[in-house]
Amino acid sequence: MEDLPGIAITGASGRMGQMLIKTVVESKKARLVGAIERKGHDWVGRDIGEAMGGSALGVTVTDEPLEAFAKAQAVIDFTAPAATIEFAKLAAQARAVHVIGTTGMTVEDIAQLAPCARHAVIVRAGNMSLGVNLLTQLTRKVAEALDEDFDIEVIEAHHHHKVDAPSGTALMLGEAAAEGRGVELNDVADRGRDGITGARKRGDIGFTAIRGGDIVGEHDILFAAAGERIVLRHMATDRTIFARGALKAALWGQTQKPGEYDMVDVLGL
Ligand SMILES: NC(=O)C1=CN([C@@H]2O[C@H](COP(=O)(O)OP(=O)(O)OC[C@H]3O[C@@H](n4cnc5c(N)ncnc54)[C@H](O)[C@@H]3O)[C@@H](O)[C@H]2O)C=CC1
Ligand SMILES: O=C(O)C1=N[C@H](C(=O)O)C[C@H](O)C1
Repeated sequence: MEDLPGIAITGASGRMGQMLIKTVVESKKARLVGAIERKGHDWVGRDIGEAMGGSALGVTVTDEPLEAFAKAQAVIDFTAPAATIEFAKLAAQARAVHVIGTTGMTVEDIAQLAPCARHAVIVRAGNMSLGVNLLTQLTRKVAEALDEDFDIEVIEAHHHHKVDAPSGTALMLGEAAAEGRGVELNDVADRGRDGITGARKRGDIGFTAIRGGDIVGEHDILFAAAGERIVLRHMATDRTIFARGALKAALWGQTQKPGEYDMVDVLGL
C-alpha cells in the first residue's frame, strides 16, 4: 500500500473534489495522502471521510497546500484559476505531478504554468473523459473534410452553479474544429450574440452556453449547411468519468519528464 503513488486533492469539498476523493480511495492503484481546502473553509481540520458524511479516512483537510503536496506524488486540482496558478508553483516545488481540471483560465493564466512545467509534469485538460477527448479528434477530422459552406456551432449545457462560459470542453472542441479548418480559433470565435448582431459571418465558429439545474455536461458540435446538418454529441451523466480520467493522468505522469501534457497524450489518442 505504502508503495502506491500518494495523491493530494485540492478543492476537497467541491463537486469534483469529493468525486476525486471517492475515486482515489476506491482505487487499488493509488492512495489518498492529502485533502486541501481554502483558508476559512469549515472542513479544514476535519477528517475528509467524516466531513463527506462517511467513515474516517485518516486524512485531515488542510489549508497548507505545500505541506500536503510534499507527501504526494501527484496533486489533482479542480478548483479555480487563481488557486490553480498558486498550486502549480507549489506542486513544482514539491516535484509532484499536477493534474489540472480547472477551467476558465485565461491565456495569461496558462502562460504562468510554463515555468512550473520545467520542474514537474503538468497534465491539463478542460475535460478528462475518454469520450470528449475522442470527440475532439472526430471534430478535427470532420472540420478538415468540410469547407466553410458548413457553419460550425458549439453548443454546451451545464448545471446552474458553473461560473465560466464557454465551458473548457467547448473551447477544446472549438480549437479542434479550428485546427481542422486550418485557422486560429481567436480569429473566428463568435462567443456572445445579443441584439442586432448582423448575419452570421462565413467561417466563424459560434459558441452557445446553456445553464440549468443539475446538468453534468453536454456538448454538441453542429456542422450546418444548406439542406443538411451533422451533429457530433457527448453527454456526461456522471462526474466519475472526469475523476477516473484525472487519476489515470496522475498515474501516467509518474513516468513522464517534466513538461506540459494533455489528455490526448495520456490516452494515446
Ligand atoms: N476538466 C474536467 O474534466 C472538469 C473540469 N471541471 C472544472 O473543475 C472546476 C471545479 O468544479 P466543481 O468541482 O464543480 O466546483 P466547486 O465549486 O464545487 O468546487 C471548487 C472547490 O475549490 C475550492 N477552492 C477554491 N479556491 C481554493 C483554494 N485557494 N484552495 C483550496 N481550495 C479552493 C472551493 O472551496 C471548492 O470546494 C471548475 O473549473 C470546473 O469547470 C469540472 C468537471 C470536469
Ligand atoms: O464545471 C463543470 O461541471 C464541468 N466543467 C468542464 C468544462 O468546463 O468543460 C468539464 C465538464 O463539462 C463539467
